[in-house]
Amino acid sequence: MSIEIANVTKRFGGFVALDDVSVSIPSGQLTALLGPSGGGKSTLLRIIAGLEQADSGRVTIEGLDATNLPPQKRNVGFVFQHYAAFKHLSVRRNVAFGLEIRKRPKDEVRARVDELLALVHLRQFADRLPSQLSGGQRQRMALARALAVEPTVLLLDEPFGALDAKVRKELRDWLRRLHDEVNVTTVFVTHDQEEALEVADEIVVINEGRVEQIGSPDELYDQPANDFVMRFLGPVTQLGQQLVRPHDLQIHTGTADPAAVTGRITRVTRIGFEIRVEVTTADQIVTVTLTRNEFLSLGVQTGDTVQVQVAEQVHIGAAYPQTLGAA
Ligand SMILES: Nc1ncnc2c1ncn2[C@@H]1O[C@H](COP(=O)(O)OP(=O)(O)OP(=O)(O)O)[C@@H](O)[C@H]1O
Repeated sequence: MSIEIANVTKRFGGFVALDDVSVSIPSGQLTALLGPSGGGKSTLLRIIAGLEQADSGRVTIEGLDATNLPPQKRNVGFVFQHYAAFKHLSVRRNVAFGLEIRKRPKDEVRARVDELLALVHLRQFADRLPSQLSGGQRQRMALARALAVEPTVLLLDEPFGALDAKVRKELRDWLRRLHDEVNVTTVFVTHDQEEALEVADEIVVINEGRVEQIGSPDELYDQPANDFVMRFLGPVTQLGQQLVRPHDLQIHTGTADPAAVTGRITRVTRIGFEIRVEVTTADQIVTVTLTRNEFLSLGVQTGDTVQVQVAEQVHIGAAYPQTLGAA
């Protein structure tokens, strides 16, 4: 294990931001800290970085007890959402900064910076000022700068949070590829479940200062530990007492069978490749998502009576009180 967080508690005044959190983060992997706003993700990342001190508990980085070490002794690289670059220094000098203050030989600095600029695809912008870069390019520069000093651990706090959706998506793919090339243990904070599912090897779900579940994207999606994780990781709907994913439901027009619930199609919405079908049963509105072909082959339309049931072999959440419109 690369980072061991053991029984960490952090209070701000009377508010408990982290409540006895224990997490083991494996070496060489990309781990996401995922959860809703205010859940404690950034606080945990800042405690790993040494920017914040835990009230109790321990932090070990690569076998070294880092609990009381200042940030500069932890050998971590850090990138924030709004990266503060040196405005008057070129991209090259910004990336070189950490190496220069460590008084590394000039040739070595130049070679290393060239290598890093190539890695983050910014070679042609080496002599620009940070203000002459796009937001996405600036975050890539920030990553190159954090990587320059060869940290044992790279910590990223919503690194693409301030960028528009398209650039965010590009950078997410790019981060995954970069990580596969350099393999440095990386922990990144995100509140975006899609980002975590797409990029991370492992996800730590944090809510209200506690760890809800730790696992691979598949484990979390297919075997959520509780309803919170199930709801947070993707769309859900209720069928009777069951909490299910809309794409795990099937519709048919045959005779009623005991496993199915009868309802009437009250709305059909096309969302890109998918068709979202809203079925109103005696006491609920159930959402079913189908592919366009599945929907067309059913030959149904709004107003038709259909049967809804759970497809075989899917995870089902715990019982919930039935409420009309809880879809
Ligand atoms: N320096 C501070 N002083 C007082 N309260 C703080 C401080 N830092 C964080 N908090 C509180 O601790 C809680 C956890 O904050 P944290 O930033 O860790 O959440 P988060 O999960 O990263 O949320 P977000 O996604 O919004 O950044 C929040 O309720 C926040 O208001």
